[in-house]
Amino acid sequence: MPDELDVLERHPKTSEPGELMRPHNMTCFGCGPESPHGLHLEMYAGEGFSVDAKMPVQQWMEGGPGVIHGGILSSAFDDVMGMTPRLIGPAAVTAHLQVDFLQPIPVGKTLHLHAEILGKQRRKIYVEGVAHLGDPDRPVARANGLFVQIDVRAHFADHVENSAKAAEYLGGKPQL
Ligand SMILES: CCCCCCCCCCCC(=O)SCCNC(=O)CCNC(=O)[C@H](O)C(C)(C)COP(=O)(O)OP(=O)(O)OC[C@H]1O[C@@H](n2cnc3c(N)ncnc32)[C@H](O)[C@@H]1OP(=O)(O)O
Repeated sequence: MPDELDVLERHPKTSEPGELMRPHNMTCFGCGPESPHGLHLEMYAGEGFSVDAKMPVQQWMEGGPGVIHGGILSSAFDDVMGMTPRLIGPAAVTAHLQVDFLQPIPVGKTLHLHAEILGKQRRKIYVEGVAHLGDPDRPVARANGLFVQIDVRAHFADHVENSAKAAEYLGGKPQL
């Protein structure tokens, strides 16, 4: 992370601590309630510049016998960490994501995910993630990511027609 950072301020219209946050997109793999095969993460704004979510580790998420697949864990981090930019302003997309897998994560447990903005420089937002199984002092995974703020309309302009929600987006509702 660079030394010279911008001052962080919560966006006046962002969710209050404890409040459920709006999904990225209704069919987002991570948080979209209408995603047919998604994680269906419900994210809550935390104190400061943080976001929390809980994810029951289900059978279909299995990688090695009885434990979570690393890609599912990475997706969960990506999505929860990718929600933190909403606390300070425009949406951001993942430019870089690094995950440390510290312990096997068993099917049947509930994974607690916490993401927090460490700093921002221009459009770059540096975010860390940590996951545990109920005891915050015993993390089972950690992540670090760089998220870059975008102009949502311009960024998705060439792709929005492929969205499951294309008709709504192209009809101007919801606003991209
Ligand atoms: C309806 C609501 C929807 C809401 C939409 C939100 C959905 C979020 C979903 C969860 C998160 C995801 O999965 S997002 C999906 C996965 N991610 C993506 O598809 C992103 C694909 N990549 C890109 O589109 C692009 O590379 C961008 C936007 C990340 C950056 O391109 P750009 O806009 O041209 O900007 P660029 O000048 O290159 O970079 C800006 C600054 O970031 C730095 N930078 C860029 N990439 C990197 C990198 N990998 N590692 C280090 N640094 C980097 C640059 O050096 C520069 O620093 P400096 O010069 O300022 O120092």
